[in-house]
Amino acid sequence: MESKLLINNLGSMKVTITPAQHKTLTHLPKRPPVDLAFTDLTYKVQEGRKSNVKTILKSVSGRLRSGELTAIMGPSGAGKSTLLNILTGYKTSGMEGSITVNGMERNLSSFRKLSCYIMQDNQLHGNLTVEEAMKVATSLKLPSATTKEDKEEVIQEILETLGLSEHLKTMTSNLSGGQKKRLSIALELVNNPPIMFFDEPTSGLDSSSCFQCISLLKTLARGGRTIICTIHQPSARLFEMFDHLYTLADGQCVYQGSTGRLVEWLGSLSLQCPSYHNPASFIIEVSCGEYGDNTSKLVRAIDNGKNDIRNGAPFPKMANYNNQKDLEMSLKSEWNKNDASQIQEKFGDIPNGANGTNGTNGTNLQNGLLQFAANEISKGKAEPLVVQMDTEKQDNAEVALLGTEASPRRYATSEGKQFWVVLKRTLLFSRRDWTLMYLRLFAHILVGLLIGALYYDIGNDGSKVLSNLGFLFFNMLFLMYTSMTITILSFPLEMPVLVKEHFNRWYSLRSYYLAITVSDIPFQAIFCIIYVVIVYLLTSQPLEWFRFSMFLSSCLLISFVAQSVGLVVGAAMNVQNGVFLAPVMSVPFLLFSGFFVSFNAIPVYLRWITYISYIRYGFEGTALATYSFNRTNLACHQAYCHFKKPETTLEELDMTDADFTLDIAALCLIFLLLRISAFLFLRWKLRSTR
Ligand SMILES: Nc1ncnc2c1ncn2[C@@H]1O[C@H](COP(=O)(O)OP(=O)(O)OP(=O)(O)O)[C@@H](O)[C@H]1O
Repeated sequence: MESKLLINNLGSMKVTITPAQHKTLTHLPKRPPVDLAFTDLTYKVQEGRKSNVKTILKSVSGRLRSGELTAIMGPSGAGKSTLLNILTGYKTSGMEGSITVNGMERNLSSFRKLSCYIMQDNQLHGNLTVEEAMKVATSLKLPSATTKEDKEEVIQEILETLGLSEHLKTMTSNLSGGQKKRLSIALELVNNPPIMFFDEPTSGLDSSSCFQCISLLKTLARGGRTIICTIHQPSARLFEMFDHLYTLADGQCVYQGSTGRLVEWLGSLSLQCPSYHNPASFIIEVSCGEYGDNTSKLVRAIDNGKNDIRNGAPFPKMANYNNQKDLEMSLKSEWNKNDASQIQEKFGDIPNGANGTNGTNGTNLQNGLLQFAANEISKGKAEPLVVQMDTEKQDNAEVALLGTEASPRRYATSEGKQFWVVLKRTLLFSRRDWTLMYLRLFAHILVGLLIGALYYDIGNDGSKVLSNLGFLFFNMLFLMYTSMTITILSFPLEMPVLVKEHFNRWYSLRSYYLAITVSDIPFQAIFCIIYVVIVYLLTSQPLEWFRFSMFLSSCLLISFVAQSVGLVVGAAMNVQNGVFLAPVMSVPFLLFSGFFVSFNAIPVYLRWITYISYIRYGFEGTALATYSFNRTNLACHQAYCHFKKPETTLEELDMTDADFTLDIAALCLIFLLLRISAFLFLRWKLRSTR
């Protein structure tokens, strides 16, 4: 730590040494400290057939404290990510055991407001600058009442603390790996969550960036937060920076306690860490069985996480348990004692009557103690030992209450505000995304000109009606594929960011979905209008406003419906499957569009497909706009033109009784149904990824 020398020359020379302060985040909302404990946590998954159940976490316990930087370590496949996913609340099904927050049973909804989960791959939008990303985070994560100036102060302070203030205008995609990691942390730090979970924060970073990253986490922990991260195998230098270590091997806890006491503890179990050997590597090697099968011995010694090796405290006694039942009984009583001492430590002396000796389970005991502590504080009896502790006590009691009361608001801002912020962000992406914007625009203009040249001036030619019908059908095909494929390709890429931001309570799925649904409609509409104007004029379709508007509205609706199909497919499956399945699934709709086979020629048992074929409604709409509504006879430059009369064309297509309004209504209905289905698929996908 740096030291500042202040030399006072008044009177005799006096030297005052003032330690330089840790960088503190003074503008962040104040949050209470939160301790997290889990007891007998078991996690099972079903593999293949129903009867095949795999137990990934085997009745592990542990306690993660505020103000400490905790590392969850273990060999590959030990269950680190699984444990982290359960503690964050990311995974909830298949779990047994209890998780408590400041001694109270965890209420997941409240807990998620107090915590954030920074996943391994920095899920960031590459098309935003650091400043823009931070502005979005503050707009969504800070209450709407926060002034613009306060939000800017928060951004400035966080970026300065995290060493990103020089990169305000840098695009996220251009940041280095370490800077991306820091930006991920900065985004979540905006609302100052008291618990922060990190999955492999150092993965992909060089040693210097790893050091910076862990130093940063340590600074966050020193600010009173509970910082928990999984880490593979840190260097000895990094390892020393952690306060608390939780080690897993084969789904069981083999060590829980201070990093500084690991070697000593292992030594007491006849596992001597060789001199100059990295203790982190040693515990991993021991867990992997490189020094014999020691896992069960270690699990027993640490009581599968119920013992905690703390600095300055004696090692827990190792008992020779004869059978599993004795072991369980012993673990239970030790654990309850631990809880009592923990809360006593925080809330002062507790008389015998309240220490839960009559309590039958840990939660009742904890509730009793906590209630007692809160009462004592409110009565003013429980005087704090140190003034600073007082706030901590009250804060902790407040958090405990959060656990039991239904939270009035899930998100910091209203859904309207969330919609607006996400919409603005999506519009910004679209503006910057070359593929999404300029390539699409270019494609619509180019194909429009090509089609215009191919079918040039055929619209009023009685001898080229069949070609004109081909042109009408091609319009449907082109508009369908362009709007569908772009969504299938772009939407799944959004998923990881959506998962992260939605999980960390930035916005509701409803606001997000509405925003992305609305955001692309103007662009799609503009591209479609440009295309239709080009082809309509070049192919000499009837120059009447009402026909043009009918033609355009059918084309617009087709592209919106196809875009919705893209959303459904993009929400339901990955890009590979979507790119194959969506065009394949469209084939029946194209076949039954009325262009290849007229309605009366279709076998009765297959006619239902025409009713769900949106291409049919679009094709029929454009055909009616072109040939219906008393259109005058077409020009004929040959001896005989069979389709000179527009009615003949409509008769040929079985469209004499067709109703344009019905076509538009059907397209609107399909559009609505698809948009609702896409939302439901998206919700299902978000749930199933967890
Ligand atoms: N859904 C699942 N179905 C079957 N097995 C699973 C499932 N999820 C996790 N596992 C298994 O559980 C074990 C623990 O997985 P987990 O990802 O938690 O390990 P880890 O310690 O994080 O490993 P690594 O360090 O390699 O990332 C692994 O053996 C993994 O194969």
